[in-house]
Amino acid sequence: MGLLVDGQWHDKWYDTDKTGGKFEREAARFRNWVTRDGAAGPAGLGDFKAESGRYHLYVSMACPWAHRTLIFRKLKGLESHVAVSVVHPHMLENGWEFRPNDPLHEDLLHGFSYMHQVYTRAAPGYSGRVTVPVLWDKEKQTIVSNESADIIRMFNEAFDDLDGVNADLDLYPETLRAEINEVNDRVYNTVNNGVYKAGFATAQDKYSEAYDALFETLDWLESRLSVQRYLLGGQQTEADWRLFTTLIRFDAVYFGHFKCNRQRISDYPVLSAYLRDLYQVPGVQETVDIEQIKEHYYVSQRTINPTQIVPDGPALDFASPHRRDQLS
Ligand SMILES: N[C@@H](CCC(=O)N[C@@H](CS)C(=O)NCC(=O)O)C(=O)O
Repeated sequence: MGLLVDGQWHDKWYDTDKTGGKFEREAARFRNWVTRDGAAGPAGLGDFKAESGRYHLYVSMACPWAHRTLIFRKLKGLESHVAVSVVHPHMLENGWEFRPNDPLHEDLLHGFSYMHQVYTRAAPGYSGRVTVPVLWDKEKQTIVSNESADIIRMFNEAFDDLDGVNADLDLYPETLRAEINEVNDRVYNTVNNGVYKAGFATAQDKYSEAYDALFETLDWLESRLSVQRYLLGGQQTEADWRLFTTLIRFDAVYFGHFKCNRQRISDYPVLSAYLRDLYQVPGVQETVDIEQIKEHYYVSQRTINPTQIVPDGPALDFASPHRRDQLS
């Protein structure tokens, strides 16, 4: 775990001293957008046109933010257009790493050993954290974006003109945008990032604040989803997939490792059925790797788990019937 300072790698854990023990996530730095015609998107530079084979995605199977991008790539049918390299689940002194002789964890594009080399290839004097996901442009030899929230929106529409892409699926429909953003906001602050705020807090009160806000939102979601199949009603949207990647990790990791232990997702009848419903969407299961998820958190985060022992449990069942199709 570390970061780049003027292009040099430094091994350093998150600094919570300046914030009284509170974990604050750093904002992503590369914020350009791939668009259908190469016109500039909502931020950054233009000239990133959606083209088959031009972009490469770097992910970790463990990371909930990267997981969103893998789900969108799958659901939108982008697999033949955007290739993927997967980092090794252990993120230690050198940050995210590749294992050159391990076909599942190789840098298929550059052959690098470390993810930080991808960042310095794009920006030699880069300072900041080296995070996944990263969307790389082979033509311009740079990072388009390292912000998952933006990458999923690009995947949702920019590639729609290419062969075999599922252009009919719109997970961010115009008419629902305001409400999606509102739900995302709460879910991001108290659930997606909320579990990290609890897990990475170094002061009791900061942990408890995050814990209370997290379970208040989970209770709210349990009630909201008891009368409708998805967060926005009868239609699946990006809000569901953004929530999904945290829920799927919850019982295996966040409950114990991050001390989010008032109850498990499997103790919530509605949320657990909702989670199974999403998990059973064709293609999604292939994006979920519980073993890599557990390996990553329990081995990499040594300030929380110094023994690096990975728990054998819990038993998880995402395949049993969900009966959510009876809802609107
Ligand atoms: N805003 C980013 C956050 C990504 C992020 O924090 N990824 C984590 C992995 S789960 C990471 O790479 N952390 C490395 C670090 O913070 O040094 C996004 O959503 O894309």
